[in-house]
Amino acid sequence: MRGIVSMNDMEETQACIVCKFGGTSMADSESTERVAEIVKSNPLRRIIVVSAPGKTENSEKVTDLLIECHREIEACGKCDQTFPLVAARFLQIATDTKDAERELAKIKSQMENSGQYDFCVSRGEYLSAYFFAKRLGFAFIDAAELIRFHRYDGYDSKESEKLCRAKLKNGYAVVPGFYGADETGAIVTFSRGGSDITGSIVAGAIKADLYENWTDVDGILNADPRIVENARIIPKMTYGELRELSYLGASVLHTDALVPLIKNRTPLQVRNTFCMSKRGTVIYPCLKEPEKKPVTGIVGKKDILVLFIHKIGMNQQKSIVRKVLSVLEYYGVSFEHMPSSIDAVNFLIPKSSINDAIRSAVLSEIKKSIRPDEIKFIDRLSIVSVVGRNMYQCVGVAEKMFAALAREKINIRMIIQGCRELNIIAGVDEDRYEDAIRALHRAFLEEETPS
Ligand SMILES: Nc1ncnc2c1ncn2[C@@H]1O[C@H](COP(=O)(O)OP(=O)(O)O)[C@@H](O)[C@H]1O
Ligand SMILES: N[C@@H](CC(=O)OP(=O)(O)O)C(=O)O
Repeated sequence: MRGIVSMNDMEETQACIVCKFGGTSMADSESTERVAEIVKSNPLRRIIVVSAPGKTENSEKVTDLLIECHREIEACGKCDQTFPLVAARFLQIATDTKDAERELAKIKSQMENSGQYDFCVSRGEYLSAYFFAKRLGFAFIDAAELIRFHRYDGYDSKESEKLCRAKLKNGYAVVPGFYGADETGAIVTFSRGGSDITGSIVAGAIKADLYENWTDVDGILNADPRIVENARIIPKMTYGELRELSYLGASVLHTDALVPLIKNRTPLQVRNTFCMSKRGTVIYPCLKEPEKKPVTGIVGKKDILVLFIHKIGMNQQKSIVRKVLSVLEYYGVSFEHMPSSIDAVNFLIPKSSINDAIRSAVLSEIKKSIRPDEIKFIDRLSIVSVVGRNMYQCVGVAEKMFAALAREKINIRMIIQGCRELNIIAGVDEDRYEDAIRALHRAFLEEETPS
């Protein structure tokens, strides 16, 4: 029986749980021991995906150290300065020092011989899984044998799922997150935070009954705790909601990790490695419930750049938007939202994805291409959003949102409603961003009873 979340039910049905433990959980020998206890406390936890050790008080994330190693190798062919810092992290974690020294020396020389960026930065996950498999007495299965990329086409879901099913159907295994290999055997990594993606690919492929994503917070909070003091854990939500929340800043889980889970209808539970008694947040493909709260969480993003284009009669000239999009595509600029009116269109672009040179190239190419009446970049905008699966059937959400912002004298510079009616987004001045998040949290979520 699939799709159940009660632990007791799952034990009776002999279901399989795929667990992913992030860098915060794998950071040192003490937390790794805690992770081992979690795994062993439930025999259904069969497939364990791990990240490289994360940041500690005295050290950077191992992945960042490995990036530095690669820089050193490029400069002088060796990584004698930085690799000892990596080795020290793993020597503290590994249970068999002699074996660890051998393995670390081997990896260092492979890194120096290969010099390939993805190979070097992925070795944190490789070593983390290798040592953790030994600690648990589970098999170590290299992600290069499971996750397939194509040199030019990127990730290959069909082939990866086939490999995962063939190699992980039975037994107990630890798998490194974050990377796979292409058809030539060369290592390819996902983007940063990508171990979440490995975990969800594996869970989806083997039709796991549950994907547990273990981290250092009690679950997904209904607002950023750095802005809202009394942000609370959301006990359950749908994938649609999580996608909106994580895309706009609740960055507990990599956004790309959701696709394989949605496709395979695998439930996900976000839990705290350091507080096992908490049930965290459970995310379901869909939820049927009597209670219809319109808003689940408040999120937002700073540093949004708006490309504003105005041209009288734009709505009647069919090729205008296509021409603008081809300029953006040519310069590799991706946008997140595109609100439009009869004579104007805005493209909301994350500031980090565009530099000054590209900004001016984009402006001059669009001017040449469509001869707008006005075109400019607007800086210092941020977006805030209310997200909720039930808002499409509740009256008054927009009114409450705008009233809450008006009460704080926050000027709304733009309004966007997502097509699936899962969210309403308002553009506000960057210096009012935190005030806006707090105002919306107060209006929609503060009367909630604690979970
Ligand atoms: N809405 C939110 N709810 C919970 N955590 C959040 C939220 N937004 C951001 N975070 C941050 O996400 C972090 C967990 O993700 P990450 O650092 O990738 O962990 P890991 O190393 O376990 O993969 C938390 O420590 C927390 O600071
Ligand atoms: N270690 C990689 C991949 C990863 O997923 O890490 P974490 O689970 O600690 O976010 C990174 O730092 O990006």
